[in-house]
Amino acid sequence: MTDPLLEARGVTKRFGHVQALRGAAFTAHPGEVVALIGDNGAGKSTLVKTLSGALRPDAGEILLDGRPVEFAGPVDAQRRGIETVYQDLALAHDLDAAANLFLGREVTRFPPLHLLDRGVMRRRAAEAFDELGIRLPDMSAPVRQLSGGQRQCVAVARAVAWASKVVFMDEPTAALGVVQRGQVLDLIRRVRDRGVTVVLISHNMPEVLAVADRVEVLRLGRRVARLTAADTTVEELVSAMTGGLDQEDAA
Ligand SMILES: Nc1ncnc2c1ncn2[C@@H]1O[C@H](COP(=O)(O)OP(=O)(O)OP(=O)(O)O)[C@@H](O)[C@H]1O
Repeated sequence: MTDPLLEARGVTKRFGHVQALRGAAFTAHPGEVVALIGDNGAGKSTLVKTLSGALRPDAGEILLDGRPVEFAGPVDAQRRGIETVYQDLALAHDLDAAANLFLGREVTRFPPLHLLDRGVMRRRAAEAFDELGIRLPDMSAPVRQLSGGQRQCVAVARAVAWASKVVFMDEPTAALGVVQRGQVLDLIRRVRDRGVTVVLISHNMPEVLAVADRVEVLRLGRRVARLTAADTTVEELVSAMTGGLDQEDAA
């Protein structure tokens, strides 16, 4: 297997009396879909936040390309090629898909005046959506007029457009119907096929096995199992999450 792209080693994080992470480990390799699973409160979101610069670990190490890094914040992590698609999407609902793709990173025509170059943004957005096989009914409609699945695709496209290394997706299909869910899973595979690593947090075990190459399991703030999706069943995943399987080498 290739060298890890992004790694957490012995990460601890406490919120008041709650020890959210207790020496957690995590490994993502280049160009794979790796699912991060665990019961409610296992520490998945907290771990993802430490790996994407939103939270600073109390102790432990984050390594990017084999070298220890300390992210100053999410923007610092983004600069290093790490993007996150949040559960609440964080889209601007009154803006169209192209404007959302460039939200906070607008292309200006004449930098001193900060005139937005909508033409360039529209063209680049259309290319980005095309490349990912995303078809929207109306590119100039505010995203509030899109379906939940289409909005999710815009959020994923935005992360992928800027991520050179890793995209974290926290429950990207949670609010979606069956067809839309399938579209987002296809999109995740296409992102992986472009060489970008996808880290998927999901409570949907069949979905995890359908789309992930590997699965890492967190329980009570530490990694308890690392599994190859093709050799694993839903029962084994549930067993690992609930304490029935604890691989000694997972730490
Ligand atoms: N900002 C915070 N302040 C206080 N406690 C927190 C905070 N964030 C997380 N926690 C606690 O840390 C623990 C781990 O939470 P986390 O959200 O990382 O788990 P999770 O595995 O993502 O859970 P879920 O699947 O329910 O989203 C929980 O007990 C949670 O209540």
